[in-house]
Parts: sequence; C-alpha cells; structure tokens
Amino acid sequence: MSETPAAIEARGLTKVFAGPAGETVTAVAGLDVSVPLNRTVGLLGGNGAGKTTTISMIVGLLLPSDGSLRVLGRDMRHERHLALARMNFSSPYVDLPHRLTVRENLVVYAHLYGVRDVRGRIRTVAEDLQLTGLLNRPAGKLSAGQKTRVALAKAMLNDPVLLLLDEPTASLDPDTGDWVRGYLDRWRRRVGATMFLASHNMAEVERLCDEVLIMKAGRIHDQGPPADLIARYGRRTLEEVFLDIARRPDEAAPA
Ligand SMILES: Nc1ncnc2c1ncn2[C@@H]1O[C@H](COP(=O)(O)OP(=O)(O)OP(=O)(O)O)[C@@H](O)[C@H]1O
Repeated sequence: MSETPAAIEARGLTKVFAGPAGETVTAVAGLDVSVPLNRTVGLLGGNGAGKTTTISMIVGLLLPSDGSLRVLGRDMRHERHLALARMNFSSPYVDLPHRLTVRENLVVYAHLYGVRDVRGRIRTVAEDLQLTGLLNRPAGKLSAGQKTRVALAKAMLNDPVLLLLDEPTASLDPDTGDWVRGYLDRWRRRVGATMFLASHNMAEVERLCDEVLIMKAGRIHDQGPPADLIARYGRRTLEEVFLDIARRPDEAAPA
C-alpha cells in the first residue's frame, strides 16, 4: 500500500434501499473503488446503475448499508467531518433556495463551511465563475447555465481538494457545457485537486477523465483510462464502448 492515502478508498461498499412494496433494492453491491489523489475519475453507467447512490455515500448524504469508505484518508463512519471540510459536491439536481439572491446563498454556505474571509472568498469565486454581475439576482430567476455556475461557486467556497460532481453539464447548451468543462479542467490542474464525476456525456468523460469506472447493476463492470478501454473493446469512442456494454448485458468485460 502506498504511503499517501487515496482520495477515495471504498471496499465492499453497499447500499440497500427498501422498495415501495417492501422489497429490497440493492443500488450499490459491494463496490471496490480506489481514486488516487490529483486525478479525475469518471463514473459511467446506464440509468439506475448506482452512480448517484455511490456519490451520495461518498459525500456523506447516505449511510452505506455495508462496507468501508475512506475519503481523504478519513474513515467516513467516525471522521466524516474532517473529510467533509476538505471536499465539496455540485449537482444541477440540487436546487439552491430560490428567493435568496446568489450572494445571500453564497454567504449562507460560506458560513456553514466556516470560511474566514467570506466577502473576499465570494468575490474570488464570483470572478472565477463570471458571476459578479449576477450576485444580486434571486437564485430562482437564473438560467440553467447560470445556476450551474452558481452551484459550482458554492462548491468552490471551501477550497476543496476533492470535488464530486453529478452530471456537471446536464441541460447546458454545447457552448456553456464546454465552458464549464474547461473551467473544471483548469481549476483541477491549477490547484492539484481530485475530481470524481458521474456523467452520461461520453465526450466530457473522454476529455476530462484519466480513468473511467463503468457501473452496471450496482457493480463495477469494467474500468481503465478512456483510451485503453476504447482499444480493448476495439471501438473508436467511449460512447461505442458504453453501448457495447449496455447492449450485451450478460457478457463479461474483454480481458
Ligand atoms: N431512496 C431510494 N429508495 C429506493 N430505491 C432507490 C433510492 N434511490 C435510488 N434507488 C434505486 O437504486 C438504484 C440506483 O439508483 P441511482 O440513482 O443510484 O442510479 P444512477 O446510476 O444515478 O441513475 P441515473 O443515471 O438514472 O441518475 C435504482 O434502481 C433506483 O431506483
């Protein structure tokens, strides 16, 4: 084992939900995942594969039913607060309070995160994410692209070394999506952070990720750098690899 802890280390990570008719739904089934520091790792999988449940456990929103989970070297059962202080999460599916302005939202989160220089930090993240002109607008009156940038600004407030993203560019037009991807890539390289992102956008994953984990029915079906996966499956793009896996469900991954 290396001396430096991984950013995320999951062993046998499992989440079982109670279904609507009292049945059990195993959303995540014994996941073993290791995400090294200073890398971008993508989580792919069809609808219902278990991506959001996995990310929710890593960010401490859901308690695992079984298995162990260490984030930034901290055991998430006992030292969750120490890991959470150094990480953050952004998703277009998590709405900010609509009637508060962008600035008010960021002030609330900055206090929650214990940011020391709240005004200075908000000024910096607003400049980085081109939000300065929107700070006094109610969050509920923003476009999808503007909301995505505000959600990212919220996630940057505590200077995270680990950023988790659920569909970072969902519902954005190609130009705005491209800007967000460029921003994330530049930010990660500048500060040497780790990103872990779930996405349905294969071009995004190919562009951003050093390593890809492909989930199917709560398990890791295959993994590797995008170029290696493409070569191993004899395909031209990650999208073709994804379709290959999705359409031939019972076949094992090629060696
Ligand atoms: N709170 C819950 N209660 C019961 N079942 C749930 C709950 N949350 C998720 N599930 C089930 O767990 C499985 C995995 O869901 P999850 O949202 O993690 O998948 P996903 O890969 O993120 O899918 P998508 O790409 O559609 O967002 C699905 O079968 C889903 O119905």
